[in-house]
Amino acid sequence: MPTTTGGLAPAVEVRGLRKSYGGKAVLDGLDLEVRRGECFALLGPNGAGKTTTIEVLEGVRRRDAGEVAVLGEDPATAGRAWRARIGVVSQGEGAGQALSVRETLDHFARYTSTPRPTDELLAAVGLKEKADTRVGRLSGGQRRRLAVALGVQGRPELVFLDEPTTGMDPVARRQFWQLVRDLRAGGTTVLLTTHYLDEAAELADRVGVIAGGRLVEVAPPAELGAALRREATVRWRDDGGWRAVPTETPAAVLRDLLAAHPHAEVLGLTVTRPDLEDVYLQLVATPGGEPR
Ligand SMILES: Nc1ncnc2c1ncn2[C@@H]1O[C@H](COP(=O)(O)OP(=O)(O)OP(=O)(O)O)[C@@H](O)[C@H]1O
Repeated sequence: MPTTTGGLAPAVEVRGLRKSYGGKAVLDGLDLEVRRGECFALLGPNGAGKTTTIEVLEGVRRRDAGEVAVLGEDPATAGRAWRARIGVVSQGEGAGQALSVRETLDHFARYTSTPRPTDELLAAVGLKEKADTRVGRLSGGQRRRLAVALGVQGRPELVFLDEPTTGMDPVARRQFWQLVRDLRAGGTTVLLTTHYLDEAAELADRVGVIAGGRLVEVAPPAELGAALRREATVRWRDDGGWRAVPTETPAAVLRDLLAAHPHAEVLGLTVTRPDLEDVYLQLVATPGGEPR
């Protein structure tokens, strides 16, 4: 596949990816590019095909059609050397139940040429106090933390994080965010899926929204849905009711409004613009108003 930039090829290049289950198309010509060193967040409703996409990129799911290059190789045919360059944190639980957290990390370290030290990993994911606890006794959120530790143990160039913070408490989520920032600062490319828009806004350089089997928009979080964000709404109380005026020129609306009330306070006056969640909901909505 041709590289699009003069320097390093993108970490991930996908063109026209198709995948159906039982004759039903889940991915219907998806294009995606993840640049080296960026954190890219994939958003989309339940069943949109985020996990399917990630699994194709990891080389654990076959695609029906399309061109895919991950770190310059086709994951469907890439070998062990390629696999050692990627890190995977999937939605499943993975690790066995009988070993302790430390034993689990030490065990998997043997399969890695230059593993991050176990104590460093335990600290990074906030599991120091649980180091000697059996995996079977961990809470759901603690298991997610262990999965994250295992995913980054081999110092991958590219890490896939499929809904990494599902089930984590707010403190653990923030710890995890710091871990992702540290990975990125160290040059690791991160591709994550999430249903938390604050997480995408916090971590991602760019966000992509999957809906209807394709990527419907890609942009930095603050610019997602730029056209949708242009329209502001001016609201105020009037004769006991609420008035709401959608407008692309709120200052002009305010000037007229204040001119009409030169001496009185305008009650309940606000000017709002759609936030990331409003924009996301519009991007994934079908004409009928249901998520597609
Ligand atoms: N092995 C499979 N066999 C049949 N259908 C499948 C299989 N795996 C996934 N699907 C279907 O494909 C669609 C996309 O699933 P996928 O897990 O990729 O979505 P997702 O965007 O990750 O969803 P979520 O946000 O709920 O995790 C869903 O409708 C799912 O039921």
